[in-house]
Amino acid sequence: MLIPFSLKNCFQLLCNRKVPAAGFKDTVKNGLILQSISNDVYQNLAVEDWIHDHMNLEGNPILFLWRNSPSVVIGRHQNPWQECNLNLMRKEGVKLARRRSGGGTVYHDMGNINLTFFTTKSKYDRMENLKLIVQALNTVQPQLDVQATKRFDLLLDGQFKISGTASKIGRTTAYHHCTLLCNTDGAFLSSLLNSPYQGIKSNATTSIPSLVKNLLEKDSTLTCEVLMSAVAAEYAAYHRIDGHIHLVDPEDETLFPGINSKAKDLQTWEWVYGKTPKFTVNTSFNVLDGQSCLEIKVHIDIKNGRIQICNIEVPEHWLPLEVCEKLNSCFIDSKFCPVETTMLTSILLRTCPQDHELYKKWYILCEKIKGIM
Ligand SMILES: Nc1ncnc2c1ncn2[C@@H]1O[C@H](COP(=O)(O)OC(=O)CCCC[C@@H]2CCSS2)[C@@H](O)[C@H]1O
Repeated sequence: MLIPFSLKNCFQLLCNRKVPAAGFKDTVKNGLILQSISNDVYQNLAVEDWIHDHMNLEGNPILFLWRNSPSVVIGRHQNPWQECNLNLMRKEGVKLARRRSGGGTVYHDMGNINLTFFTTKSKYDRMENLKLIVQALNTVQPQLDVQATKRFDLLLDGQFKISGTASKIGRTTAYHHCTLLCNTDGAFLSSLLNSPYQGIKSNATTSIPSLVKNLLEKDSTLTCEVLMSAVAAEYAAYHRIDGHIHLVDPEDETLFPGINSKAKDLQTWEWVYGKTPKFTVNTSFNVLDGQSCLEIKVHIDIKNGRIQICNIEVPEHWLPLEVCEKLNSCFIDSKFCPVETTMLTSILLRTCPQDHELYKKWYILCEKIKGIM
């Protein structure tokens, strides 16, 4: 259901401004600049969903500014195992989010600004939005050499990516969202976006890696706050609207009815991992057998994030065939996820006779399998 912008609309109240009569529409401009007070990636993506689903943007474009605590954000049709180092993320407490828009994987932290340009479908224009950002950057620092590319990246000095773009086009409304690297941890970004997982085959969208740079490295006055104000001022001037930045709380159900359930949906395993296009893993690893090394081959088919076929091939002299088959079949329909694997294998171990040697081998095997998840 679209909530008419002109009626009992929370944003209009926030704006503290009367809605112009229909005849004024072309001369008196509407539009809003919002900034999230939350740094939670799921809550902020839920604001995007909410505005996209509920607001009538005809004559009322919205710019939404937001920043997140450390998070990796994958595109709608991507495979997180192919795109990032999930083990490192778990260890470092970096969130993984799947957004509704397509495209590649990016890293967010408090040194990265996200900008979402909401319009009607007919007013959707990514190049116009990027030009607006470039204009804002040149206003605060005229010496900056920033250019938009054909794939809607922003490049600094012709080679360093400072912004990546993605978008979602709905039936009537659309949004273009992009990043802006101000002061992000570049070394952490590179290690997180470097997948250690081998032998994955899928049709998922793959990211296009670039050399990245922070604007703050170029000019130490270009803080996130300065950049957000500059873009907001440029946006206000361009749309001839009030340049006030309205702070919004993505948990506020009076402002965004139903938003908390949207944020919850975005956090579910079924959305984040389960929406991964089907893929296969063909890999192998070595285990020690006395003084020698044994190669263990693994073939796994995964659909909706769940294991459909699992073939762990272990030399029979190391692990009896029936034990191996038990292991293979226990994984069927389970999540391709280390937590689930730990749970399943510990249940299975309890069904085994007390055999210390077997336990040890089984444990090694399970640890190795978890390593590919
Ligand atoms: N934060 C950030 N900004 C710019 N470039 C980045 C960033 N993080 C990583 N990268 C680089 O971009 C490539 C991926 O480029 P690729 O072109 O494949 O993907 C994108 O750009 C997607 C942008 C999505 C923007 C959304 C806006 C709000 S929610 S996320 C990656 O391998 C890095 O080299």
